[in-house]
Amino acid sequence: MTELTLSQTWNELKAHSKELPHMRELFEQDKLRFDTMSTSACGLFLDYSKNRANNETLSLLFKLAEETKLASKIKAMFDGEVINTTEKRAVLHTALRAKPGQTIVLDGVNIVEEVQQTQAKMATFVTAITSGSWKGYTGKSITDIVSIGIGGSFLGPKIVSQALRPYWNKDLNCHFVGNVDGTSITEKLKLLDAETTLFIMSSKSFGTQETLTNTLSAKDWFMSNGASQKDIAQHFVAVTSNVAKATEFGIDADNIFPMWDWVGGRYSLWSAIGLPIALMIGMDNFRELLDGAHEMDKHFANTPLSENMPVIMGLFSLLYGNFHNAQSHVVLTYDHYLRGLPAYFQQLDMESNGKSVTLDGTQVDFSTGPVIWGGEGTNGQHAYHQLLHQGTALIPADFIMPLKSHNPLGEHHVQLASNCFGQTQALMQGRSYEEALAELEASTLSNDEKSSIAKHKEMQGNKPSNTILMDKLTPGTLGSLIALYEHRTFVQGAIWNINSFDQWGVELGKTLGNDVLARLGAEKDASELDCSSNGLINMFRQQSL
Ligand SMILES: O=P(O)(O)OC[C@H]1O[C@H](O)[C@H](O)[C@@H](O)[C@@H]1O
Repeated sequence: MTELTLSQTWNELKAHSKELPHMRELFEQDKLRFDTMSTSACGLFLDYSKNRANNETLSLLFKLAEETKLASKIKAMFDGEVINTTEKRAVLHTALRAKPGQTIVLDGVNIVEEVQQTQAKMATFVTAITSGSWKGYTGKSITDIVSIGIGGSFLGPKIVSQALRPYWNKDLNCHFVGNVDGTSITEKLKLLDAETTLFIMSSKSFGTQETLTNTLSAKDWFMSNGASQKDIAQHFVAVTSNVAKATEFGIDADNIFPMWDWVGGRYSLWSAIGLPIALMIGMDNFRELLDGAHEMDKHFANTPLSENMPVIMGLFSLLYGNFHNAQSHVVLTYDHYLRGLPAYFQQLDMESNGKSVTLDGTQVDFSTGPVIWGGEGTNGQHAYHQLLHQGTALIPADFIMPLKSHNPLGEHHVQLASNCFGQTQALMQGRSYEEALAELEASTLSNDEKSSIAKHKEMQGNKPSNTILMDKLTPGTLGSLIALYEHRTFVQGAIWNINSFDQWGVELGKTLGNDVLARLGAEKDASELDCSSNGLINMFRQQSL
């Protein structure tokens, strides 16, 4: 058994979780629950009162956090200790949003200065593109940005750009290509004019198959539109920590924006990987995004655990996974601009905490990261919410909503809010059999039918949710929100004592994919593989079923 599951606090939490009354009762017992179980930080308000918790639950959770040395682990991350032990790397995405003048020293170098230099290079580039002074090969200004990248080099820029659409430069459009499926880039290129298109190749490693292949196809398309080799410098830039490889690939040295190995891919939108965002919303707004995240960093680093928003959220997620058998967690954004956020948090959390051994290699004897999924409200209410209300799985939910809309249109926003709050209420209180029966009282059904239907209309309730509100969706509040989830993910990984910053499972997929590629091309025989893999490879080679 691990030290964690042997600990007294862990076992107290286990016993305590079984004894807690229904949330309805908790609300009846404590009329001030909303006041005491809510908090604000960095432009965000968190209502965590609709959780399966009372004071004792909270104190046990905070005790667990203390005993597992969460505070010193947080400090170790901010201080640049090598907490990604399997890759021997520091984890310093927080340095990307540090303020000019701050000092964070890594291997004798103040990395904040390097970050600031790169931001200055980004600012110059953004001005050149948006002012129209940067010209394409026929002398026209750039109108379209195509960002090519995958994983962390794709989702962050795409989802943040999508979320901040009200701040877009009206003269620019952006497009994102991730998948190696040729359809993805082909369909994008159909819309574009080579003379006015800029490609940003984003790859930390500069070795990811999808990104290299898509960039080569983009280059072929560009050349087939009448451009020549020397024109590439005006239309292709790269963001990478592997500058040598990018130069070798043919990207002009001046067009390479650096990043560093102490930035994990899924934490990289704050680096030059965020260049598409900066182009679309302008550098001032991009800095506001960084500032929002920086505020959350300060909150996370300096606030006592019991008032610390990412700590509270991380502990609740752990509570449900480890003591209530919840295997998934749903993120529901009540804002159309935030519709992509669940996918972003999915990558962030599942790639970070989808692990089975502790830092010293011991097999865990508890659940680690849950499946993260979700979508935008109200759409989900007419689909998968049914399972949230009446299914057999316990699925804790986060509801996220700005109080003000960027598009105040008639009654739309008040209806949106009523749905959001109504859902959290329904999940919490449910509907008892007696209530369902009473609702059927006036109907013409027989008593037998009434009692039978009431069973179907009964809802247990006691389904937990957090509600996160912000005044308005701005670059600053979005920065805080994303950093909140980054740190929430960290909190869980730290308590479980796992490495939240490597991704060996993904690496295996890449290695085997390359091996299969060689066999699909018949360079290598496939007969030594398992019969299923061999059979599938042969079918693909023969191009027939
Ligand atoms: O930026 P790149 O080096 O091309 O990597 C792109 C992606 O590759 C892998 O899939 C990793 O698991 C991701 O974390 C990373 O973001």
